[in-house]
Amino acid sequence: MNKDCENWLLTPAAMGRVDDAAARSGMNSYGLMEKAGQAVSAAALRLFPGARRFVVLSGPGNNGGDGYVTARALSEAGAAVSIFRLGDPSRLKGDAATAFAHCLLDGDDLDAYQPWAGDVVVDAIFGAGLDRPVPDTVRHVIERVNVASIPVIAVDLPSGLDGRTGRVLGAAFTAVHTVTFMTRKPAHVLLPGRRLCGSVEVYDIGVPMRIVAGEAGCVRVNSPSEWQYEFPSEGLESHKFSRGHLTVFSGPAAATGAARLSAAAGLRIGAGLVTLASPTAALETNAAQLTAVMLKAIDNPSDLAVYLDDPRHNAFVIGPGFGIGERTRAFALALKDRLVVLDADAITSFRDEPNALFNAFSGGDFRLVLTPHEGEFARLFPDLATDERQSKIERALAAAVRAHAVIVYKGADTVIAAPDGRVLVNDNAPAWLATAGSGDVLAGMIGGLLAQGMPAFEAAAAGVFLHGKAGTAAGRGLTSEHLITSIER
Ligand SMILES: NC(=O)C1=CN([C@@H]2O[C@H](COP(=O)(O)OP(=O)(O)OC[C@H]3O[C@@H](n4cnc5c(N)ncnc54)[C@H](OP(=O)(O)O)[C@@H]3O)[C@@H](O)[C@H]2O)[C@H](O)CC1
Ligand SMILES: [K+]
Repeated sequence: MNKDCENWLLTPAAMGRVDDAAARSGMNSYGLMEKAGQAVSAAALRLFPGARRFVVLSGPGNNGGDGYVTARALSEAGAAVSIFRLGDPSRLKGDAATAFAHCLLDGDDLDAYQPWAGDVVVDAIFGAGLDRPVPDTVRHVIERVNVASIPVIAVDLPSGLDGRTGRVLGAAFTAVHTVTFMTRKPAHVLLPGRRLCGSVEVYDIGVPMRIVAGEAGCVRVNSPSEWQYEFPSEGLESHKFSRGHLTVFSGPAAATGAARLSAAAGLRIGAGLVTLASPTAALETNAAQLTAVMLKAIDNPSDLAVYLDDPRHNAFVIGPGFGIGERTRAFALALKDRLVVLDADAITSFRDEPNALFNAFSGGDFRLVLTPHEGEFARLFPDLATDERQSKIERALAAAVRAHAVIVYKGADTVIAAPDGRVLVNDNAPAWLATAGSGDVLAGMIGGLLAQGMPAFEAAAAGVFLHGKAGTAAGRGLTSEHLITSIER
């Protein structure tokens, strides 16, 4: 993969414009298809040297064209190849027609394909151009291939997958490997698409980087290069006061654990000082279980107002175990001039009046980070959550603009979006990270990074990435306590 664009995510529409621009710039577009097909053939031979037969399923567009090049290349390499086609090949156009003309192998209709043991399918039916549910012929062949457990290598995208949203349009192949070109597309990282792609190989077919960059936009895969430049350094001159002061609000005596997890995570990620702001009635419970984290009694908004008189209290986490209702709203709104992670109960507290929250944080730099999971997102942004046309990326971005906040739209494919249009999709979270208290740890990590002066978008992205990394390091069966001790900066 070309290093310059390894984190970029281009929609199929943007990639279509890249293809057009490449052709206008004088590039031989058939040459691109030839390289694409050669790359797929090489991957097939590398991954399945013992295949008894490669079965290339070729569709009616350029994805099918890639398939004809692949079939020819596999055959030239001495492999046994069969081709099954969707649509009348005499109706192929442009580069796909050229690829078909160069491929001298006979083919049959897609309906005729019956899987044999030892087959490996090369899926070149639909790629970027799929814009509606797959026809029945394709659905049936997908079912037959699944039932027979035939391995599938997908060209660009598993057929049936919507490249922009990662959703399945009717039915889709489950590939063991997907070869895509120049950059990944949203469907390679958003669920369920990511699971259907298998391993993803990004092959550079030679489109000049300036042309790809022209369409790249601000949507990327989350990786340290996206936020490292803002990551707090641990210089010798730094001391606990220069590394900020994070405050986490504890719930009542019966619900203190979540906030302690956030506080411990904030300390572990490097906040200079961490205070747990606790109701008086919960002080004893909290005191019995804290050492490095400080404790402060804050019962009502006037206690909080006094606490906020000290500008060194710069970052806050509110929500984990805090309780839902008027008091929560009053606390959250009182924090409007500070850096705030609003999570869990604090998100739900604004379900009936989200604009009160959004308006409070609307002026100046964005300093609010909202960390909803699917259900919480639907409470704050019901219209966006039910809009089937939009991808998770598009929803997160619309929510960020509306809320004037950084949105961390959680899930196994967490999306981080800023009101200025930047979006990162996270792909390093292991399945076992979805455990009790995991979200509390994440909120504390982001709060701890905010306290240290990291801007909200970078803090959120770094928090999500390092949370996934800690989950991987902690391993299967992790508990949230173990997750915290596995955090590495
Ligand atoms: N730079 C690159 O990334 C390159 C990519 N290449 C490959 O090109 C495809 C995209 O090719 P495109 O022709 O735009 O699209 P597809 O081949 O995926 O599909 C378009 C054809 O499929 C028909 N279609 C779409 N949806 C359905 C459906 N549900 N049922 C039936 N038919 C469908 C569509 O028909 P229309 O009626 O809508 O016109 C088209 O006939 C990309 O994925 C790469 O594999 C290039 O090879 C090199 C550069
Ligand atoms: K495909």
